[in-house]
Amino acid sequence: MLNIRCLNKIAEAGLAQFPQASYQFTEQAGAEDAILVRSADLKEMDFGAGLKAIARAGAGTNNIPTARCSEAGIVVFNTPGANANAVKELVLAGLLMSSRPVVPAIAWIESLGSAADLAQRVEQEKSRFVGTELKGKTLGVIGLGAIGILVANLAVELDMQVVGYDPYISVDAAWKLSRQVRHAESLEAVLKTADYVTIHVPLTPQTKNLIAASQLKLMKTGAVLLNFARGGLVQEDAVLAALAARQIRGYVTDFPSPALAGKRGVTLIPHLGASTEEAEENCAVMAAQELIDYLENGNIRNAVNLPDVVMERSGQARLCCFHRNVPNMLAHISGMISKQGINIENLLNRSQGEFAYTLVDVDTPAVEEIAATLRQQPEILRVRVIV
Ligand SMILES: NC(=O)C1=CN([C@@H]2O[C@H](COP(=O)(O)OP(=O)(O)OC[C@H]3O[C@@H](n4cnc5c(N)ncnc54)[C@H](O)[C@@H]3O)[C@@H](O)[C@H]2O)C=CC1
Ligand SMILES: O=C(O)C(=O)COP(=O)(O)O
Repeated sequence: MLNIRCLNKIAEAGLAQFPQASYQFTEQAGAEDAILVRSADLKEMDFGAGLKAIARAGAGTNNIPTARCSEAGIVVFNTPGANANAVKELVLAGLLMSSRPVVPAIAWIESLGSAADLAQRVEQEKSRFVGTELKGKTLGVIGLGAIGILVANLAVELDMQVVGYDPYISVDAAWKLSRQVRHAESLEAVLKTADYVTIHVPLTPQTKNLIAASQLKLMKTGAVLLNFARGGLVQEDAVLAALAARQIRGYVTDFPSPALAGKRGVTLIPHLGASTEEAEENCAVMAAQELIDYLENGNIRNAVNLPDVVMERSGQARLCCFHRNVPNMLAHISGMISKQGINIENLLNRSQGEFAYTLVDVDTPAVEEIAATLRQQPEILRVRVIV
């Protein structure tokens, strides 16, 4: 039996992927083979020696200590794109809420209750809630990954001018982007031209406080900043100062904090970007399938600390080695196997940065001794045998 521990509520469709004959769910810390998680913070968590993988049912992995996981030979997965449409639709709501004051207008109507002169007051006072149109305004999109692309393309459909910035855009992503999205050479260029700026980059040490006082100063007077990516990307004190000085008109964010609560111009949403039935199901199913293929076949799809390594099963046993990306590892692993007179049926090795992963299919199930010897090697972080 393999033990799966869920650290957040995971959609039923995802849990149903695990065959009951070979998997069980546990709440016991330290007993898990794999963890399924959404936004729970694992950074300070101790992991049991049996933990082989963590799957984040979602995009952002800043709640997971990925570097520490790699050192312990734990593969960290996420589910790229699986909730992107849900976030795109909430960004649209954010754009509409910041161009048309529907939220205060609804609050005003509710405050009137069922007053007899309701219809009359509506017509008398609605001019307090006049807005502007999105059509013709410029949207700046920072980060053109799964979400940024959908947002940029949608804004084109809304007849907005769209300017996008992503120095690391993938070829795949570039193909999906509407040709009407203008390409900005720098963050500064986006900030200077946009009426609305929306951020869709991961939170990393490099992107922390991406938008701080000096960036806010470049924004057009009266512009709106939308942050559906992570709170730490925007320096809150600076944004509050820019709002107070009327440099910017609004800050719409999916990441509330005590400092932002109740401040003029701030619209707080309780981290609902991925909270649709469809996105929760997509993420849960994808995360579960990634874990199952890793646990049962050693295959890796959508890990953040290793590249994709997928090989059809052959032979009688598979050795799965998570190791450092240093010279001679492949020769060491294959040498150890051939020294035992064992034939290698198939072998696949890929690396990403400091780490690498090697799958070896052999023609005998008797490989535990080899695995034990490989585990002695300090550059090898985990060896699994799958028969
Ligand atoms: N509010 C919510 O519920 C959700 C929030 N998110 C957040 O949104 C982020 C983005 O999600 P996806 O689009 O799915 O990820 P993604 O990985 O598909 O796209 C991220 C893009 O940001 C780009 N990028 C990285 N550093 C950059 C920089 N300094 N300047 C400009 N571009 C940069 C990358 O090249 C990549 O194209 C996630 O990391 C997560 O933090 C994601 C899903 C739901
Ligand atoms: O996928 C992401 O990065 C998100 O922020 C979604 O978070 P959640 O799964 O709703 O807790």
